[in-house]
Amino acid sequence: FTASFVLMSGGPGSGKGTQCEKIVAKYGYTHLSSGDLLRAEVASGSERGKQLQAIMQKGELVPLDTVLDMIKEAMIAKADVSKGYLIDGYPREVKQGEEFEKKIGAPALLLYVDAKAETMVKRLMKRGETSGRADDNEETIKKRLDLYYKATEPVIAYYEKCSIVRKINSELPVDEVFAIVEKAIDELK
Ligand SMILES: Nc1ncnc2c1ncn2[C@H]1C[C@H](O)[C@@H](COP(=O)(O)OP(=O)(O)O)O1
Ligand SMILES: [Mg+2]
Repeated sequence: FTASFVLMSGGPGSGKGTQCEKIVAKYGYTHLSSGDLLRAEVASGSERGKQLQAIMQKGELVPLDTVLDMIKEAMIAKADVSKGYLIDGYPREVKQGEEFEKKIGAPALLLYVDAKAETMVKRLMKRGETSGRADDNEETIKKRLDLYYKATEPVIAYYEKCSIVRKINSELPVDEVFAIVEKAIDELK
């Protein structure tokens, strides 16, 4: 791959998807949301999709190779038009980060979309009213948050060692959050 990779990291409901949409609109990056790829597989009704659904409904993490293969397939499909890749919701644990480096490459930037647990729960409960997502309910939200603090926060520490982490205060209104995001991406050029 010749275009650079930007990782979007942050808790469920922190605002990753919202910021990704704005990045795509301004910078023409290809947005790869591991969650969206997985949900598309579930919607296809395939055997693999059925297994994935059971795991996701419980708020657990899907096996590492499955997600990475899906991301890589999607990246290859866009390789000739992409100005950059925005990888949203992956890696979810340090081991996934190591696999990513091995199979795909080293990311140029990690945007750490940071909001308080309280804020994330509030946003997810609200999103649940209309999202139709099986995991936007109170019980699953709690599990996803626990898993986030336990498994995903160490990923950020792991990338801090190579100084590519930019922490973004996502308590602010969407456009103010995006202004910080823009600065970080513009510095890549
Ligand atoms: N900065 C912000 N201020 C207020 N609401 C926000 C926000 N960023 C996102 N939201 C809303 C939009 C969604 O309904 C919900 C979750 O956002 P999202 O982008 O879907 O999060 P994620 O993809 O990280 O799970 O919160
Ligand atoms: Mg999302």
